[in-house]
Amino acid sequence: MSDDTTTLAVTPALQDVEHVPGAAKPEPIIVADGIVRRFGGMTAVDVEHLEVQKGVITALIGPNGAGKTTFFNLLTGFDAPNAGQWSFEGRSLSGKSAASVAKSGMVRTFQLTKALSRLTVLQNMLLASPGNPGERFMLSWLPFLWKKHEAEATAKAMEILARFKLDTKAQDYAGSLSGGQRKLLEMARALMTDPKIIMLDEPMAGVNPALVQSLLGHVQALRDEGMTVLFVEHDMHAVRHISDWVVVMAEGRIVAEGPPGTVMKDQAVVDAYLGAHHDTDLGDDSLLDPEVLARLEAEEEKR
Ligand SMILES: Nc1ncnc2c1ncn2[C@@H]1O[C@H](COP(=O)(O)OP(=O)(O)OP(=O)(O)O)[C@@H](O)[C@H]1O
Repeated sequence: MSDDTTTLAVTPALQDVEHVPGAAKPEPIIVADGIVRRFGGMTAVDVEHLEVQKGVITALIGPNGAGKTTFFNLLTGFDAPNAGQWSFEGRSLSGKSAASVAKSGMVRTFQLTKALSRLTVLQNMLLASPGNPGERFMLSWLPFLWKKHEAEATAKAMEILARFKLDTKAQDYAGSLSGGQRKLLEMARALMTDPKIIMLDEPMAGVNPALVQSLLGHVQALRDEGMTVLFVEHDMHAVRHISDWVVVMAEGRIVAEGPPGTVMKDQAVVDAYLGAHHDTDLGDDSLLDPEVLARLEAEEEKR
């Protein structure tokens, strides 16, 4: 992958968007206004305005404690704000439960994967399937309906698992997967609901470098199929290489927005990171150099 294409090219949909916090986008899928979340006297999130463009990969970055996960929790109904409104595809999601947010097509993964380790990989997938008997009580009383549903859901689960090269592990306990494979399973589970937007909370955290490239490829493939991706990530290599747009949070606010090549040189971003993140590498892409990756992959295979 050439550095020029990843750092300088701006995806056409975002070509004319201003590089300022709260910038208007041509086709926003999420629009958030005045979102405030306080914990006691501390304001964790204070987002004046944010638009997330449909069909692109947006990274949400910022130092530890900037409010990224809290903001994800608010947007997806896992937490409630003290103030603010937001909409998804033009429909208000304010006050909606996490389940109804997911039903509307907005699905998220978590920093710590939620895979149930004593269930098999396939069972984990089936649990994420909309309309599983846990969700639809009647199904569990009508065996023929449940059988039909199960067969369809299993076929779908196996197709998604194959995409992530996890199909051969379908009958293994999720607890036996490596950290990286669990992240893939988490993404696979999210796809069981046919989402319109997938929100990934630190998808690369704890992932072996050899699997990072594969994960990045999967995220890009989802975008290329028309899905919108919003992800929180500390791994700046990943952010630079796959994001079409980067939003920077610090102390609950959005302090910068723009394409990765521009935003990571922005003084507000550098300052935000230097405040809390002296050791953050904002630029070295050597990890994703094809030769380095090939070597890492070979080492991984030997293990
Ligand atoms: N349930 C809670 N109760 C009290 N304080 C909280 C709670 N959740 C988050 N916070 C605080 O809100 C602030 C924002 O936290 P949050 O986890 O959203 O940041 P973050 O940007 O996701 O950080 P990281 O990158 O480390 O995951 C932090 O100061 C955190 O301690």
